[in-house]
This record gives sequence, structure tokens and C-alpha cells, in this order.
Amino acid sequence: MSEQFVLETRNLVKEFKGFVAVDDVNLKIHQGHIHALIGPNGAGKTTVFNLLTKFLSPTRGQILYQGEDITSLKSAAIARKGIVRSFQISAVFPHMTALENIRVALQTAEGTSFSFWKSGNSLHKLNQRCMELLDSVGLTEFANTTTVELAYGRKRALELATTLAMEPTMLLLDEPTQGMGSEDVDQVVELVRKAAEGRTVLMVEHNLSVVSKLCDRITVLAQGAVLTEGDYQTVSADPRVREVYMGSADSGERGGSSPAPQAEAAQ
Ligand SMILES: Nc1ncnc2c1ncn2[C@@H]1O[C@H](COP(=O)(O)OP(=O)(O)OP(=O)(O)O)[C@@H](O)[C@H]1O
Repeated sequence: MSEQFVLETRNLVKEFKGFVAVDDVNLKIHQGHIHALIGPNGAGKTTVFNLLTKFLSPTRGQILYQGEDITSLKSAAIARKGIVRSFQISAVFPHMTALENIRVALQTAEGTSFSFWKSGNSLHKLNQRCMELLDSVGLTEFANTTTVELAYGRKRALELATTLAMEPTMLLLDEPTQGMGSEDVDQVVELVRKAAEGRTVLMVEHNLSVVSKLCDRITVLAQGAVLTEGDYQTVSADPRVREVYMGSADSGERGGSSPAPQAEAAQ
């Protein structure tokens, strides 16, 4: 039954001029899970994300959110439903302070009219919420720092806070640790863990050590189709998964991103 899944795709297909980028994908995401979508380059992960957020329309198939068919909704309506994507596209203004960026995000999330700003009480509430959001990503002391001066990892944290301003019930994270050094990666793992409290997360992530630490369930895509699904132990022990990674340019390239032996999973 679909009710037990917060997000479900049924026979989802995306073709680009006859090329099948997403091939009959049935995803079932449990409420409250951190679910990873992994697979070698070109497997179709980004296309699936684009279909879920309606940056692209599916050629065939259905997308259900909390049991409701949302296949025909536009991206703004999807966001209003609480499905919000972060990280891939930088959503912060470099010459604003961290606090100002959060304020803009909150204002956008509220669809705030001008009159909202005129009320002193509303302004106070807005600032309070800004500080809560900054605090939730460990940026309280950087509230008045111009974004361009923030270290890379902190910029990503700020991006996440602007996403959380949308009050997502389902957070889609596109490669949250991309381009990061190991200290930043550890911070992002903690950040995602915290952001996932009380919500569902679907993430594309190449760093399988991150996946092993964070994710309840993993779907492996290869050539647009679901190869296998399960917890990290199961998926990393699957010889077919190793095979698709070994046959791709991905193997071992991105900070230990090839499917690790089970020993690594235990760490
Ligand atoms: N707009 C498009 N037009 C034509 N082909 C596309 C388009 N977008 C994606 N593709 C193709 O669809 C396939 C899946 O691409 P996608 O970007 O979804 O893979 P991915 O798993 O996210 O890869 P990566 O890990 O490299 O980001 C690729 O072969 C890609 O070239």
C-alpha cells in the first residue's frame, strides 16, 4: 500500500529523443528515512531528481507524495507540498550577510507581501526564526559575516539553512559533500543527520563512506534502471553493484566512492 511510503514512483520513465535516461524506476521512500540514490556516472540519478522536483516532466509513469499523485504538478507546487531540493544550485547571495540570506529565504518561503515588513512584531518574529535557522546549522556566530567570506563548508551549511527556511517535509540533497575535504565532509554528515530529524531525506551521494554513515536505505541505479535496493551492508556486498562501478569511470575516483567492501560499511 502506498500510504506507508512518503514518496513513491511508479514505472517512471524519462526519454531524451529516444534515449532512455530513466527506465521504469519504482522508488519507495519510507517516512523519516535517509535514502540514498547511488550509481555510476550517467546512471540517471540527477534526472530522477529533476523528475521529482519537476525540473523535467516524465515521459511515462507516476510520482506519488503521501499517497497523492503529484505527477502533473509544477515545481513551485511541489515545493509548496514540502518537497525541497538543496545543495546543487547555490541559493545564497554572496554579498549579503548570512542573516540577510536567511531573511530573504524566509521572505520567499512566506511569499511575504510588503505589509508583512511593516509590522514590528512580525519583524521581530522573522529575526528570531533567522537566528534559530542559523543556530540549527552552527552558524550563529557568523550571522553578520558576509557570505563571500564564509569558508566553503559554512557556505554549504548556509545553503542548507535557506532550504530549511522552506520548512521541507522531504529534503532532496544533491551531492552534499561534493568538492569537500574530509573535515568538511564530517561536518556535513552531522549537518544532514540533524536536518533529517523529523523529515525524510533523499540524497544523491558519490561518497559511499558518507552513505554508509547516514543512510537507512540505498537504491542503486545503473543505466537508468534500479539495479538493487537495500541497506548499506546488503548493497555493498552485491557483486552486481561492484561490477557496475568497476566498469565505469567512477571506480575509486571520488574519495573512496567505489562500493566499499563490507569492512568499510561497519565503520
Ligand atoms: N537533457 C538531456 N538530454 C539528453 N540526454 C540527457 C539529458 N540529461 C541527461 N541525459 C543523459 O541521461 C543519462 C543520465 O544522466 P544523469 O545526469 O541523470 O546521470 P547521473 O547518474 O546523475 O550522472 P552523474 O553521476 O555523472 O551526475 C546520461 O547518459 C545523460 O547523458
